[in-house]
Amino acid sequence: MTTTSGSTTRLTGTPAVHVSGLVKTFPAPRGGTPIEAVRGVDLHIERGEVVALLGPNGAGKTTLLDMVLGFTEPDAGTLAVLGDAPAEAIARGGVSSVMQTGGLLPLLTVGETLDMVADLYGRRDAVARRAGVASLLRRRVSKCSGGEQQRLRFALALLPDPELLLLDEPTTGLDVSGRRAFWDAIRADADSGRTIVFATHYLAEADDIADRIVLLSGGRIVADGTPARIKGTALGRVVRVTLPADDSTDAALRERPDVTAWERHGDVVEIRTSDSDALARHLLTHTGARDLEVTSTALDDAFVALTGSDPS
Ligand SMILES: Nc1ncnc2c1ncn2[C@@H]1O[C@H](COP(=O)(O)OP(=O)(O)OP(=O)(O)O)[C@@H](O)[C@H]1O
Repeated sequence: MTTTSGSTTRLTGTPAVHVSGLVKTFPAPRGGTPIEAVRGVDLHIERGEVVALLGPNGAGKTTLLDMVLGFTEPDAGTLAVLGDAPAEAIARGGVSSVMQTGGLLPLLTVGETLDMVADLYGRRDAVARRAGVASLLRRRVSKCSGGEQQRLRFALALLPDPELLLLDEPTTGLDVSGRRAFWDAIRADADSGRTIVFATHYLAEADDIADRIVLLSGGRIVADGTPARIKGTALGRVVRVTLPADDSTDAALRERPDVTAWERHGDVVEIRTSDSDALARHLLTHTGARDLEVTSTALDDAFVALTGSDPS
């Protein structure tokens, strides 16, 4: 679905999204405990960032996006989108969204669907190319695959040339090739400088597409950083070196405060550390270590460590 109106005005200097102390609680079904969907979220997204809101089911991703889009009113906290209240940013054509389902008329062709909205903006062909639907213009929407329909929703969202594009789990239900084609189009668009914020519970998508991952769990942000940093924050990195056994060197390494786990296999040592830079420097300058390798923990492991949920 696209939320548009008017022509796009670019305001520079203000962040794409600025959220402080945001809270949203839903009344309990049948009088039970109220559901605290979003519990005091602070989030600052600069223009041009590609941000994944990653989290397990019920983490609060959709509720947060709905508040940014003005669909849901927060109970507490402040929220500015492109420097304005959400409704004003949307009314200026500054914000568009791509939802999982709905918003398409099955009997129209892809071209007719775009024409309905494109008359307002006159950008149909450029947008169709950018979203990867230029070769589908004569195909009926009902004959398009799930992935093609999602790229059409993306094309509709691009028509007003929004500064900020929000996507709520846009590839749910798509097969691997549909997902890949969709994200190729999004990534190419992001490279043109648009701010993109998407919710997902697919770790691989967050890792591949986003410059920054905001990890949500139980309505709170539990980690925020580059994919590499999230992996490092959660479980540290693993430093592997060739280092012939020596009791006093081994003991000194084990006692370092940044070392959280240690395994020796012959001359090769694997050390898990919260500060791989410092440990690597020490190994190379104060011991006879060689063939040093630093590896990140898999994002799956970080996800489990930080949210307590298995990635789906
Ligand atoms: N309109 C509503 N009324 C009552 N509870 C709601 C409503 N919308 C969301 N919730 C609850 O708020 C919590 C957060 O839901 P939300 O949909 O924001 O999570 P999510 O991270 O997007 O999850 P998912 O990945 O399953 O879509 C959940 O416990 C959900 O059941």
